[in-house]
Amino acid sequence: MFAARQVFGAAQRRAFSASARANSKVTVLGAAGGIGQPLSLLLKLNPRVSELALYDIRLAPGVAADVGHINTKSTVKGYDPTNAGLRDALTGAEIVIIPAGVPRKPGMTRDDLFNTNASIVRDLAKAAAQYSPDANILVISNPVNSTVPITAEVFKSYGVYNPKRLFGVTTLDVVRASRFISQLKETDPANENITVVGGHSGATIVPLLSQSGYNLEGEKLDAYVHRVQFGGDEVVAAKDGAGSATLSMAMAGARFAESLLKAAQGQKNVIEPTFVDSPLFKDQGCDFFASNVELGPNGVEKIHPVGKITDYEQKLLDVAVGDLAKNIKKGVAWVKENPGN
Ligand SMILES: NC(=O)C1=CN([C@@H]2O[C@H](COP(=O)(O)OP(=O)(O)OC[C@H]3O[C@@H](n4cnc5c(N)ncnc54)[C@H](O)[C@@H]3O)[C@@H](O)[C@H]2O)C=CC1
Ligand SMILES: O=C([O-])CC(=O)C(=O)O
Repeated sequence: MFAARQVFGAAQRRAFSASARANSKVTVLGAAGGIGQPLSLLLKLNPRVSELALYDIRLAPGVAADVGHINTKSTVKGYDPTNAGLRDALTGAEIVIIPAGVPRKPGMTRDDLFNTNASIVRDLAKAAAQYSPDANILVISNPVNSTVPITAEVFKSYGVYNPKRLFGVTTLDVVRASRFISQLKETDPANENITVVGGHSGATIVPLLSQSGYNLEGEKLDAYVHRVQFGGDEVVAAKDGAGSATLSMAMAGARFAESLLKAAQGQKNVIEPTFVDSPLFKDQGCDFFASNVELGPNGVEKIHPVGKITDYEQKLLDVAVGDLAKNIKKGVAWVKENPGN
């Protein structure tokens, strides 16, 4: 369990002995991809997971055979589209994580992925609405600002939409915000917890540094905010055409899944930032918004407000809300015009 010790803290490991009894099937759709593989690995190391269902249009049985040799208790099975594989992968899932879709290349925005990924997410959401309507659905596929509303519309069309169980995974923004401030302040990033609100692309990502008591100013503050907003671009540029963040995203996805499982298994005060159906900016056209959310056995327990912010942060937020409203509207309009078969 060396690796599990690296990934999970002592308190979490103690909780595992009690939680390992729980039956938690986690399904990954897109499990053979750059995110899917390390995410599946991390989920295999998590004793809260009792069953891991790995689905992809290619290579998932191979990934499952490989991950399945790791000596933790959970069972692992790979599924492909033959023989109702998607149905079987989803049936009985408590958590469905969706990293299926294409990643960016240099010069692209996340919105440039819309044309390809919207239909992939729509079709997987249709399957989830039919075979795992009560599961927590975690959308990683970009553009998250639009793929989450698409998923919501699909669930509504099947009459099974539960706003408390649909999550856009924005954890990576908070992971980056913590890491980047720790590099500036020479602190331990594990102790940093920077609130990030809004959405998951460029100017819709709004770090609220002031809430952590930090007081960067001028160019330093601008540079920090820009790095958090465009951290994904750093990785896209460095990978030089071979994709976007996969390993840090796998860590962030595994952290979010772990938080949901902890909350489902009775732990209190589990708070994660996530992009959910939210009342906070509905009056400005944002039916979805990322802020800190308390998780519980029913998914979303309590959506935290944005809280006290500086004038500088308010300006960032105003821009974010405007962009986000457009991204959300685009997803909803597209899926209404393209309901699929
Ligand atoms: N929310 C976030 O913070 C982040 C989101 N992403 C997004 O995650 C997505 C995946 O990225 P990578 O893993 O790097 O891409 P990848 O191309 O390495 O993997 C994607 C996987 O999805 C599979 N796939 C495609 N269509 C499918 C379908 N209909 N059903 C099941 N599987 C299908 C592919 O076969 C492939 O294995 C991208 O859209 C990327 O932009 C990436 C990083 C962070
Ligand atoms: O930048 C991308 O395209 C992938 C992503 O969402 C991120 O790394 O935050």
